[in-house]
Amino acid sequence: MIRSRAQQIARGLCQIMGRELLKGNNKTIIRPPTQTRQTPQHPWSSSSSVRTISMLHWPFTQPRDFSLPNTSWDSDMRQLYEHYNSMCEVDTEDGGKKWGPWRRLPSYNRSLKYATGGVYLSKIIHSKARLFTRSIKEQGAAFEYVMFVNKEEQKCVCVFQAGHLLEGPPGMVHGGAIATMIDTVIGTHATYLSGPVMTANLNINYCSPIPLGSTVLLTSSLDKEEGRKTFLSSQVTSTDGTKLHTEATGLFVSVTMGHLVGA
Ligand SMILES: CCCCCCCCCCCCCCCC(=O)SCCNC(=O)CCNC(=O)[C@H](O)C(C)(C)COP(=O)(O)OP(=O)(O)OC[C@H]1O[C@@H](n2cnc3c(N)ncnc32)[C@H](O)[C@@H]1OP(=O)(O)O
Repeated sequence: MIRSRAQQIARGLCQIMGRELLKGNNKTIIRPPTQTRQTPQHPWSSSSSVRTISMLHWPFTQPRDFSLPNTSWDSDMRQLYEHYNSMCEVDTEDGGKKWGPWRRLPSYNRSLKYATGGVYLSKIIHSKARLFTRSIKEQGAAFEYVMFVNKEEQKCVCVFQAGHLLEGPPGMVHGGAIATMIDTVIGTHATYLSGPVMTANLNINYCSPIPLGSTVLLTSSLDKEEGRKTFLSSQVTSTDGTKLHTEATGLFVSVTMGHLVGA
């Protein structure tokens, strides 16, 4: 069967975000007892029939989920990861597990295998393309982060540890790196809520510097949806929430797959 590029892209996007995540499907899924939280999983791997589909069409050989703990994570990062991860599954009365209110979003270093960028992207660039925030191989050197979404509350949180390669002013995080993380978090949240989107507008107020190497909390909340437009706001705070570092608002416009990849 010949599939259009847009169909191929749609398939890939589902694999990145997870079909259940894209549809916002809140069905309860019981995980097999052997599955541990820290084992890298495809977004669909909680369901065996879906796992088969996912593995058949997974576009990369061995995708690494970058949003799982590694040795570079400091204690704040680990504690917050555990806090939100523990709310991703809850005990059932019969001793099993089911989904809780939060979902951890997996994160890979490529967005879509089929995103060729239309006529502009050569095969060489295509083969080397990597998601900006996941492009530095050294663990802990740049963007260490994990995102969780809560469908009911229409919220997304990101635990972010800023590595030494993100320096702006001496000892502090570069404003562009902070903007990148905000765009990533609210962009991912907008995608979760509305499907494929692009950032149309991003407004940022830098309130207090973020010390290099520290861990901070980014939150994203839905403000409103108007037709193709999704408005969100974000705050970057210290992990205990007492210090406001940055606040931002963003507008994301829904686009077709063809617009996203220049097809
Ligand atoms: C993302 C999917 C990834 C999937 C994989 C997931 C895994 C990985 C996750 C990584 C997550 C990273 C997330 C990063 C996300 C980027 O950083 S995207 C890159 C940066 N953004 C861009 O390059 C966008 C460039 N701009 C454009 O392509 C086009 O201008 C847009 C934004 C698509 C809009 O164009 P359009 O579709 O022709 O729509 P248009 O009719 O102009 O506007 C629609 C409406 O929006 C309004 N609007 C448009 N622009 C503006 C503006 N700047 N200000 C105010 N209003 C505006 C219009 O007035 C109009 O309003 P109404 O008249 O309907 O009331």
